Amino acid sequence: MTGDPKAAARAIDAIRRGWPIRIAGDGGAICLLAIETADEERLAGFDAAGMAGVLLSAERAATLKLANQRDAATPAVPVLIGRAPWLDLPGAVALADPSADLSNPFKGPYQSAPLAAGEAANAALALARLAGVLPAFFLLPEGPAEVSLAAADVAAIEDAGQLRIVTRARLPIEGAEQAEIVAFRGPADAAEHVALLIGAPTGQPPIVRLHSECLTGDAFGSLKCDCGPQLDEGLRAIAASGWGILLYLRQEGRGIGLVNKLRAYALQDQGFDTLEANRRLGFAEDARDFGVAARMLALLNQDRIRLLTNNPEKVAGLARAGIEVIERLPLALPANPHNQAYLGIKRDKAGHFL
Ligand SMILES: Nc1nc2c(ncn2[C@@H]2O[C@H](COP(=O)(O)OP(=O)(O)OP(=O)(O)O)[C@@H](O)[C@H]2O)c(=O)[nH]1
Ligand SMILES: [Zn+2]
Repeated sequence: MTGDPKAAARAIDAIRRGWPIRIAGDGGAICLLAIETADEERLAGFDAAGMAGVLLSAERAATLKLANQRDAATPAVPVLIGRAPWLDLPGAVALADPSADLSNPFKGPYQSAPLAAGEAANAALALARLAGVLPAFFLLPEGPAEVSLAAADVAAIEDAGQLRIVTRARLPIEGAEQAEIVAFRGPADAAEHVALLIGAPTGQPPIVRLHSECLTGDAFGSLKCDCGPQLDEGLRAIAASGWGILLYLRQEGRGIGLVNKLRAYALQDQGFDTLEANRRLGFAEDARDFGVAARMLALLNQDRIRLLTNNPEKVAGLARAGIEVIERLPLALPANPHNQAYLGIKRDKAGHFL
């Protein structure tokens, strides 16, 4: 990988602070200011002439019914809305943030502008996801920038091959006193994934559970999802088998971050389902990369496993990354009135075995 993950880390920091960045890639370079962290002063500093367009993800553009302005042959590309006099900061926030979609009649008609710098635009949207902000930017072909980077730098920060084991320690837990915790870190990615090794290797493929972080379910006992009970049951099943591994992946909200997941919850309060909510925010329905989990297993010298999951994408994602899942074990728990619809959507729309 030729990219510099540190440049991407600086760009993520800049996005969180509301500083402009410049990204170069195939098709050219663009300068960007994240809409979520912009204010009037930052916008004036970025775009004194009022020329910036608004960059949106393909998912957000589809939500805003901008599909007719997109190239039908390549629908999954970002959309650039050309600058119009009424497209001020509040107007841009309304494009970026779906929370008021139902009460905000769209002003339009939006004029989509040609976007040659497709690679840089995709890199910008990936950075927004990594920064945990809404994937929408003011965009100028040339402008001020605190951080300059290349699209390849973003690929480098997401490169699971960079992950290393940094430390390990004994960690007796309830139900499994013989357990060890192993921490992993990449060169620039702040996410610290951990593995819990339970029991003693038997020479047989371990039972493995990939658990994506869910603060609300794991720590607060949220009834909206099944994460907390799945975490408990996963640990119990591994301990009962005598030997296995729980990977705790810092991929909160299926990879969109805590704040964006809570925004998705607010949209669910308006009646959208869990997958629609992600798309309205401008993200994929599931933004996780299970290559991270595959890399962790490889570092633990496990390339044949028995996987506890109902999610066919976890099996496929591990297989693509070279881990052989010799058996899938179901992990279904009783529904409650608050997560019944959520589980139904996972089964009917996301194809989970439930
Ligand atoms: N964006 C979003 N994320 C959610 C929502 N509900 C739960 N999550 C997240 O979804 C992830 C659930 O992960 P898992 O339990 O590993 O996975 P799963 O895809 O359901 O698959 P299995 O449990 O293995 O069958 C966690 O990161 C949660 O934070 C939601 O409504 N929106
Ligand atoms: Zn959850």
